[in-house]
Amino acid sequence: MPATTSPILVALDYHDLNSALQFIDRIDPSQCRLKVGKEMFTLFGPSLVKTLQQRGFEVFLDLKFHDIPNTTAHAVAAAADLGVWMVNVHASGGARMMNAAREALLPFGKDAPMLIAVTVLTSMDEDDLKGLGITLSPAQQAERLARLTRDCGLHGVVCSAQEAAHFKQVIGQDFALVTPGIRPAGSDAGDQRRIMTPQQAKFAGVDYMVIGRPITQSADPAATLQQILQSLQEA
Ligand SMILES: O=c1ccn([C@@H]2O[C@H](COP(=O)(O)O)[C@@H](O)[C@H]2O)c(=O)[nH]1
Repeated sequence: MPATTSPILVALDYHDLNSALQFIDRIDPSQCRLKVGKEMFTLFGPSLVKTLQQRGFEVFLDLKFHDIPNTTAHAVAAAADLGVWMVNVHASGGARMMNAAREALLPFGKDAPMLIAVTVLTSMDEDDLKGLGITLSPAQQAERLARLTRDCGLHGVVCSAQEAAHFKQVIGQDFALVTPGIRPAGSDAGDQRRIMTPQQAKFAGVDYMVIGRPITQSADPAATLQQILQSLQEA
């Protein structure tokens, strides 16, 4: 049984452990899963993941591995040893790297985490891609990488909710779409460029919406999470 059917993955991007724990003390594992990213994992390591799991939360370890196939495969297996629910790599690491990551999870059988790949970061727009010498639009480049990810047998991709409806049609209904860049109406976009509201993301068919600062930097993070959940039920 999954710990929750909630589509919300809260990006637990806190600099100090107490603020993170104060927040999770006020929420329930039925309300969301938790995403541990580069900031908190670098600060607090695997023990943070264990703490969250002991409190009943499923954890998405968002370290976006991007390295040679051998190193990436071992890193993904180490994440699986931690018992995380989801782990990710960068699709731009290529097919050999993604295949090595997938194969590294085979020994874990039904206990393996979901393995997904980042397409084009939601903070990037057309100009950012041009600076890298990529002349496709973010949506076109994300589609190209999503198709490659599917062909490598991964479970899904990180993309923008703006791309979700099209990807569900052309890549497959069962291919999981995990979408950061979610901004409730009126909240600050910050460094995100390809954004949607939670309700728009739901209508677009996303499977999991990643929400960080709109929750964690609100005056009352637990209440904000509850309001977003309520707005999704009413949508
Ligand atoms: O394309 C991507 C991939 C990952 N992220 C991560 O999601 C959260 C978003 O946080 P917000 O505060 O809601 O912007 C953050 O941890 C990123 O590292 C992403 O934004 N885009």
